[in-house]
Formats: sequence, structure tokens, C-alpha cells
Amino acid sequence: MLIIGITGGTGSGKTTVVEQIVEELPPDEVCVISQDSYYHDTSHLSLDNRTKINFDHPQAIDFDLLVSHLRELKKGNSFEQPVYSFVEHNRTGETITTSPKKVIIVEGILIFTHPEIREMFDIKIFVHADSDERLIRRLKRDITTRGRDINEVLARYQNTLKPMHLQFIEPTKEFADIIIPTNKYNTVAVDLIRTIIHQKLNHIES
Ligand SMILES: Nc1ncnc2c1ncn2[C@@H]1O[C@H](COP(=O)(O)OP(=O)(O)O)[C@@H](O)[C@H]1O
Ligand SMILES: O=c1ccn([C@@H]2O[C@H](COP(=O)(O)O)[C@@H](O)[C@H]2O)c(=O)[nH]1
Repeated sequence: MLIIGITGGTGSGKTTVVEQIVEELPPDEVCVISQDSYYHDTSHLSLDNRTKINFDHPQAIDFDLLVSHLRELKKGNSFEQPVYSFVEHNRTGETITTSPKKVIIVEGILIFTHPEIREMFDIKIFVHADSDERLIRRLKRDITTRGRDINEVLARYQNTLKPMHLQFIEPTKEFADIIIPTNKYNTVAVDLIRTIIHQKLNHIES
């Protein structure tokens, strides 16, 4: 089993890179775990109060659950990955059965802030796009797919995303084995990562 951690700021292109890696691997050989699935259950709060949560601080993440699920995978066991709704700012109550595969990809903005999780990764990748690129992408995405308006996204960016990025996410770049520049689509880097994955899998199997 090869466990790959992929981090980077919001809008850097993590999900896109993961999709590009996954599309080339046989579906029965890879599974993806998103840190977003591990936002704390906040069913006890009203929607209004949930919108006030700082989702870019490590305390927003149920790391204990993520660690326990990764341990289960390493032991060869399946687990139930929660499904998260960005519109409701909460888990939906549904889960996806996630089973051990040859390649496990874990992606999310804060996954390298947790020492035990960091230790579990065989390859650590940081996806880097400049902050203006990330803001533009975040604006477009949150308005079209996450039900936000322009003022909400800009206020959140200034008050939360930018300071949290500088305090918690950018410093984890030092833990990365590979940094992918993604101001543009970077097919060369994705090809290199695919090659590394195949080499490591061949090494494990031989
Ligand atoms: N290299 C890129 N160049 C231009 N747009 C990109 C690039 N990578 C991702 N995008 C777009 O930016 C948005 C955010 O990308 P996404 O992969 O969801 O980022 P993340 O998962 O890091 O938040 C998406 O709409 C995606 O299509
Ligand atoms: O309910 C929520 C939970 C999180 N967010 C924002 O999502 C991003 C992380 O996802 P990316 O795909 O890496 O962008 C984070 O910056 C949170 O602010 C949210 O808007 N609502």
C-alpha cells in the first residue's frame, strides 16, 4: 500500500491534481480520502452559527477520526467515510464505504499540520498556486458550486482564509517531498508523479 498526502491552499488545484492522477490508475487500485469529509459534526449548531466557524483552522477538523480511519486502512479494513455538504456546512449523515487499495490518496488544506498523519504518508505533495490565482478560483467555484455570493467569499478570504493560510498551510510546504506549481495546468508534474507511483508500486510488489 502506498499512501500519498496532497496539500496546498484552497483553490491551489489539489482536487484537480488528484483527479488527474486517479484517472490513469485502475479504479480498483486507488481510493481518495478528502479532509473535507472530516470537518467536525456540527449538527448541534444552527446554519447561521455554522457559517461563523473558522473552517481553515486545524481545530475545525476531526483529526482523531481521520487518524483512526487511516489506521484501519493500514490494517486492511474498510471504514465509513462521512459525506460533507459545503452548502449546509455539515456532514450529511451519509457515508461512503472506503476499502483498502494499493494507492491511497489523502487530500486537504491542513493534513500536513498533523504530525501523526504526516508520518503515515509515503509521498508528500504540496500544490502551489499564487494567492491571487487561488482567490480568483475560489470566487468562481464558491459562487457556482457552493452557493456563496461575492461579498461573502471576499470577506471570508480577508478575515480567515488569508491569515489561516499564512499561519498553518504555507509553513507545511517544508514537509513536502514534491512541490507542484499550478498557476497553470501542470501536466509534466502530474506525469512525473504517475511515474513515481508506478515505480514505488513495482518496488513494493517485487
Ligand atoms: N492549474 C489550474 N489552472 C487553472 N484553473 C485550475 C487549475 N487547477 C484547478 N483549477 C480550477 O480552479 C478551481 C479550484 O480547483 P480545485 O482543484 O478544486 O482546488 P482545491 O481542491 O485545491 O481547492 C476549479 O474550478 C478548477 O477547475
Ligand atoms: O463548510 C465549509 C467547510 C469548508 N469550507 C472551505 O473549504 C475550503 C477547503 O476546501 P478546498 O477544496 O481545499 O478549497 C476551506 O478553505 C474552507 O474555508 C467552506 O467554505 N465551508
